[in-house]
Amino acid sequence: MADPSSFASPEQFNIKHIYLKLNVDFNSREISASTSLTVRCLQDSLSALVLDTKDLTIKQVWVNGKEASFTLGKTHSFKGTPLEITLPCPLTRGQEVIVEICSVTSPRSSALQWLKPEQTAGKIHPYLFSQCQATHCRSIIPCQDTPSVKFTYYCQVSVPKKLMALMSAVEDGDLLDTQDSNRKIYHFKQNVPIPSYLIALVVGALEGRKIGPRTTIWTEKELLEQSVYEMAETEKMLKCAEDLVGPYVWGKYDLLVLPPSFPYGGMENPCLTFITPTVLAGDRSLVSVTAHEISHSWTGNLVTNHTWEHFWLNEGHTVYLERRIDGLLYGEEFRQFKALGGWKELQNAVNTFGSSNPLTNLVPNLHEVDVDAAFSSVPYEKGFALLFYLEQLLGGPEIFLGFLKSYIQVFAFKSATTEEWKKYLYTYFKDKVDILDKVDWNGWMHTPGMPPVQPQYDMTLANACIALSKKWVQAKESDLSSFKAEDLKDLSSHQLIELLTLLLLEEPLPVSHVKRMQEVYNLNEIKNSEIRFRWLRLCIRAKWEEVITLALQMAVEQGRMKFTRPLYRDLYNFDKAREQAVNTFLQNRKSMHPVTEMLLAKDLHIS
Ligand SMILES: CCCCC/C=C\C[C@@H](O)/C=C/C=C/C=C\[C@@H](O)CCCC(=O)O
Ligand SMILES: [Zn+2]
Repeated sequence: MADPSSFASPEQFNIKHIYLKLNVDFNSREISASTSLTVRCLQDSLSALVLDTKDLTIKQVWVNGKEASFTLGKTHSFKGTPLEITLPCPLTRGQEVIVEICSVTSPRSSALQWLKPEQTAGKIHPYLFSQCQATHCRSIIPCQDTPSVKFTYYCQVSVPKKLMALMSAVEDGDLLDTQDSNRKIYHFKQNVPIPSYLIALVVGALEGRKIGPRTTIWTEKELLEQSVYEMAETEKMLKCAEDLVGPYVWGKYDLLVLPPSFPYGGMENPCLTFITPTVLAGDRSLVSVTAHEISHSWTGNLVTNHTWEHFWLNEGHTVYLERRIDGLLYGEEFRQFKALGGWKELQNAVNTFGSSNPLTNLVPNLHEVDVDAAFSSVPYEKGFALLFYLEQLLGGPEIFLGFLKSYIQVFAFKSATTEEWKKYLYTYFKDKVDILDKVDWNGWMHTPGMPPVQPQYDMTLANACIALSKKWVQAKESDLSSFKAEDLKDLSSHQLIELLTLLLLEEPLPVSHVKRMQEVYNLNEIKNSEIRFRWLRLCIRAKWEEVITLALQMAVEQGRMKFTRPLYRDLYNFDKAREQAVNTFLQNRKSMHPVTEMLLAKDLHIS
């Protein structure tokens, strides 16, 4: 089936290898690229190739060294512009050609954020990072920008010599640029076939520190010590993941801690996971994001969703593995507690989208849908809930892990659809078909809103959070004096996050309650981003005016969309804060990440 988010036609031909030469120019904010595609023809006669591009200037095209003519088709509002290359002579099935394309990106490329020195920690050098997932690789190079096509790549990147370049690949040496002594050229090779969304690039004043046998952590020197401390358990997590699902095939597992504008918690770029600095809590309490990205080395990067409609295969399985690692490191009760937290997160996402919104389907129809606008916790948490439910139905964690390990082995290096996943589930559990037939598959996969069945959860760690949240919800003004600092003394930071999550699912609290909460718990002082984010939302929804400045501050000083978008949305819905929120966005939009800027403009109903 075709990929509704791409113009490419992978049934006609596949890219098998990409040889890239990139030149990064911070003055013009452009990347000049020479892209050599090794293309294998899959049908008897092929006279033209169609590739995805977005905001690219195409300079020249050659096929097997001979100049070829090309045309750019009609530009789509978010899918970009198809590039059609006329082949000098028709190709036959099994034939391979090298297609070379010279192109230049736009300063507004949706895959790239160009940072001025003042937007970095060091304040001296500029910085560039990419985020290709889901459909932005096409705004860096022409390609088949669909996750059903996998290819190896080799790349050489020319950058200013004071800066360092890293990619989602293994380094293969670096040298001074012979054409320009002010520049260096870094070489990279990725020998494991990957989909286009896993191509990644970062250029900046980076320093590295080895923290494990296969892990170096990279960041600006100002963040290095803190990052080294926070990520110290990375090798332990890698070993847990290998015990669960088999060998790690990517060679190294490096980490990059980015500037605060990075739009996601993490991105599973192979060999070099990108991580937001908002996980640097100082107590290693938010490193489950690393467990998540590590898990993607199997589910997502080895077994890949065939199109973005099957994104839950990437994310649901990865959240499941992430929480199995949580269980191995911190105990089964903690895994159960995180699982229940995920159900609440799903409830929150369904409330935000609306329970009849088709984007809350586990497998949504993405025809003419901008995947960035469709993104939410649903594929993560509804996907996880389905797997957690099946684990309980089919005989427990060890039995279900057997399926997961086998599914990964059967589909490794391939891309899968939900139908193929389900067929394999039935094949693997051939002696439990009667149980599987009881599952309401249509309710779970093709119906909006909350799932038809809720799994069971061990409540040991959740009970304290539920009790305290109930007490706040039911408290009358006269009861407020009964709350005291000791209420929190036995709660972990995870339980405090859960307490705030539960309160956010209720009707807004009266402003008297949040003022009392600040008085006894002093939550304004807490820096932990997951706590701070929920606390500020709670206050804005309670219409506490004095918190508007703090909420705007968090919305601006970091750009992780999980935080920034709800904060701006809540401020917009608070009549006394709306104008300030809109003005703050308008002042900052030019220096924001392009996808964050686009989505916030929609959230704030600004063109
Ligand atoms: C089911 C329909 C939607 C499919 C959309 C696919 C990718 C969306 C595109 O925006 C890319 C998303 C990339 C996410 C990367 C990392 C996430 O795991 C982070 C989760 C949120 C956070 O923790 O900040
Ligand atoms: Zn993920």
